[in-house]
Amino acid sequence: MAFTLDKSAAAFSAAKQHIPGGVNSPVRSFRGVGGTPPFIAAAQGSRLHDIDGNQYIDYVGSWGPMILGHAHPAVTEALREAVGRGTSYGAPTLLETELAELVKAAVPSIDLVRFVNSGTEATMSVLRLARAFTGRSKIVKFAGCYHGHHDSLLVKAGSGATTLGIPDSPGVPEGIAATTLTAAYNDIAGLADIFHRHGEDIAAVIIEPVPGNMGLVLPRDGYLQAVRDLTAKYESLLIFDEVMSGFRVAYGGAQAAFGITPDLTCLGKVIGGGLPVGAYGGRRDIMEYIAPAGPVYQAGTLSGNPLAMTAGITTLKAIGVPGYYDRLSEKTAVLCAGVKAQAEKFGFELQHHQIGSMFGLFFTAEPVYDYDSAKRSDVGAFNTYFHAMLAQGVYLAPSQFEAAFMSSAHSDDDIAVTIAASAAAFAKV
Ligand SMILES: Cc1ncc(COP(=O)(O)O)c(CN[C@@H](CN)CCC(=O)O)c1O
Repeated sequence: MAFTLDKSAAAFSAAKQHIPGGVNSPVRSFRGVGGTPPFIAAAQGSRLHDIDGNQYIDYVGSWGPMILGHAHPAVTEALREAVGRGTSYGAPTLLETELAELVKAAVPSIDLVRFVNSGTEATMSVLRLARAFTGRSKIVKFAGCYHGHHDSLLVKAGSGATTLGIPDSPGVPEGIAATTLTAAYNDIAGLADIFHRHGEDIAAVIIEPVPGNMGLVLPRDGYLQAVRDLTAKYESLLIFDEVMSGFRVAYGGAQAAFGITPDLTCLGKVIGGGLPVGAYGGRRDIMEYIAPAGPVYQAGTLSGNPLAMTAGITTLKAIGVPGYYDRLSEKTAVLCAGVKAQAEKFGFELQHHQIGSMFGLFFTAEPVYDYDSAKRSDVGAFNTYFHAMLAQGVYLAPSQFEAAFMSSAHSDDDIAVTIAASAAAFAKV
C-alpha cells in the first residue's frame, strides 16, 4: 500500500477549525519539518498506528515518557484496575507517598518532592521557590534549553520556540524577561562573567544537564561541575531540569550519570508513565518553604491524582530492575552505529550524539556543543531525511531541535529496519 496521509490531512484541516494550528502543542504541527502530521489512532510497544493505516517505529515516545513502549501490559493493567476506584479525589492518597519514596530512592539529592501536572508547572514552581528562599530575583538559563512555557523561562527557549523561529514569545512582559539572564551552554567563561556582574542578584541557575531541546547536546568534560562550583561560590541555587533526562539517561538521571548534586531538581515525562505528572524536589531546608509547610504558594487540582501516580509507580518499578538501563543503552548504541555507518557510506559527516537511550544527529561536519552551533546545522537536510524516514515507517521527532528516544519495547528487528530505512533516506538527502 502506497504511503498516504490523506485521512490525516483531512483530520488536520478539521482540527484547525477548533484548535489553534490544529494541535494542542506546537511541535506536533510538523511546522518545523513541513507536511502533514499523522493523526494517531493507537500505539502498542514500539509502534504507532495512524488513521490512514500506516504504522511507524516510534522514536519520539510522546517526547520521552514512553520508555517502556506504548500500552505496556503492566501499566495498562494497573490503570485498568485503578480506574474502578475513581479517577481523582482531591485528597491525599498512599499512592503519592509511594511514588515519592521511589523518586527519593532514585534521586538522593531529593529530600522532599512535590508532584504537579507538567514539567512547566514544575519549573515554574521551582523558580518561585528559589526566589523566595534566596530573596533574589534573577534567574540564569541557557540559550537553546527549554523548561516549559511560563514567562520567566520563555526567553530564547529551545524546543518549539526555536523550531517555530520565535526566540522570545510575544506576551512575556519586559519586566519578567529582564529578570532572566541567558548564557551559552558549555561556555563556563561566559557564565562566570554573568556571575561576576550579577552574582549577588542571581537566585538560581536552571539548566538541562543534558539538553534535549536544541537537538541532543552533551556537556563538555567538567562543565556541569564548573556550573555547580560557580553557583555555590555565589550562593545561588543550582536547579537541574531533568524533566527529560530524569529516569531517562540513568535511573537517577543526569545527576547520577555525571555525579553532580543540584539543590533542586525538576522531573516529568517518565515519572508519569504517559499520564500527566511533573515534580520538583530537593534539599529539605528549601522545599520546606512550600505551602502548606512554608509560605511559598503552589497548588493543583489534579496534582498527585491516583491514575497518574499508578502509571508512574508501575513504570518506575519496571525500569528500576537490574540491567534495564544497560540493555537500553546497548540497543541505542547499535542503532546509532548503524545509522552512522550508513551516513558515512553516503559521504555524510554528521554529528551523532547519544547518552543512554537518548540520541540525535545533526547534519553538519562541525561539532555541535550549544544552541548557535546547533542552528548552524543543515536543517533542510534534516527535514528531507525526516520525511524519507516517515514514509518508510520510522517516526522521528519532527524537528532538528528535538531528541530521539529508544524504548525497551524496540526489537532488534525494529533497529535493523530503521538502519535500512536510514540508508534509503540518506540517498534522498
Ligand atoms: C527539559 C524540559 N523541561 C520542561 C519541559 C516542559 O514539560 P511539559 O510542560 O511539556 O510537561 C520539557 C518539555 N519537552 C518538550 C519536548 N521538547 C515537550 C513536547 C512539547 O512541547 O509538545 C522539557 O523537555
